[in-house]
Amino acid sequence: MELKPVYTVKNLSFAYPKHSVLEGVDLALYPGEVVSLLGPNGCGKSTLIRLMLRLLEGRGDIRLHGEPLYNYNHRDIATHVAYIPQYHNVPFGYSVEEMVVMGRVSKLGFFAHPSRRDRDIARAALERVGIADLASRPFGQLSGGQKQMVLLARAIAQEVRTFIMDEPVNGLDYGNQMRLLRMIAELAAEGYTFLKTTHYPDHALLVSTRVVVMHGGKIIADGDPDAVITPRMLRHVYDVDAEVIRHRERGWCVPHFNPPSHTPCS
Ligand SMILES: Nc1ncnc2c1ncn2[C@@H]1O[C@H](COP(=O)(O)OP(=O)(O)OP(=O)(O)O)[C@@H](O)[C@H]1O
Repeated sequence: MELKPVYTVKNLSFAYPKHSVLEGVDLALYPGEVVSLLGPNGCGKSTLIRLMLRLLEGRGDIRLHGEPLYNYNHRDIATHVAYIPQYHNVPFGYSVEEMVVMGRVSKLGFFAHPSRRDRDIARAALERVGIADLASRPFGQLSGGQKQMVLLARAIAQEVRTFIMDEPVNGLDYGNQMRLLRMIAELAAEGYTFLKTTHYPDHALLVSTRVVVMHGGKIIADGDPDAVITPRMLRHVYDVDAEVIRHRERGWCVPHFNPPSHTPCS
């Protein structure tokens, strides 16, 4: 049986008033995939994600579960897709638990209050992410990394199968980076689908079924992580000389890094 894509993006272009950002972008996202979107600062990764969530409107065809995206309003999209943005500020003094309960909004009727079940689901999501102890803290007073983990819990509480994450490890300490990547791998093994941007080719090698590389507003590579993350690509896209070595059956990027030798002051 042919697997139907969650998303298809065809010939997508987008320009801000003064400059073009995306040109003729094609992308498909299939159930169970973990797709890492790599590319240098400003190449258009967040713009592509925002277009896929209808937070921006471009030219081209975007379909979610086969239906044109313009047939969905934001609430409909939230019944299928959880979005974890790069930065998140909330104007009011919501607690962490209230923030996570907000993940249930697309499941509630208009004007309905969260039920006991909604609160239980939110608490279970906080437990799963390992931050139940933060439940009563004001969200606005958390560190950047703690906020990121709360947004992950909120996405889990949303009970959808597709997650779109913009630089999810941004601001996370090393332990939380690994916990978050492990959680992505665990959820993917349960059949969840991920599209995530990242600045870390190593993370893309660690947790991805496919890697897509953007450069100059276009997709220049899309395929198996080991085939896409090569010294040639790292040089072309990031201007970095690096080897991709294999260790424990995985690829790791090792940059050529020769700092000037340090001469202590006499
Ligand atoms: N609101 C805006 N108005 C005008 N230009 C914008 C706006 N937002 C982003 N841009 C520009 O669009 C281009 C793409 O930005 P985008 O945020 O999509 O890049 P990115 O690949 O996600 O970058 P990063 O890795 O630094 O997060 C950049 O040149 C950026 O300066």
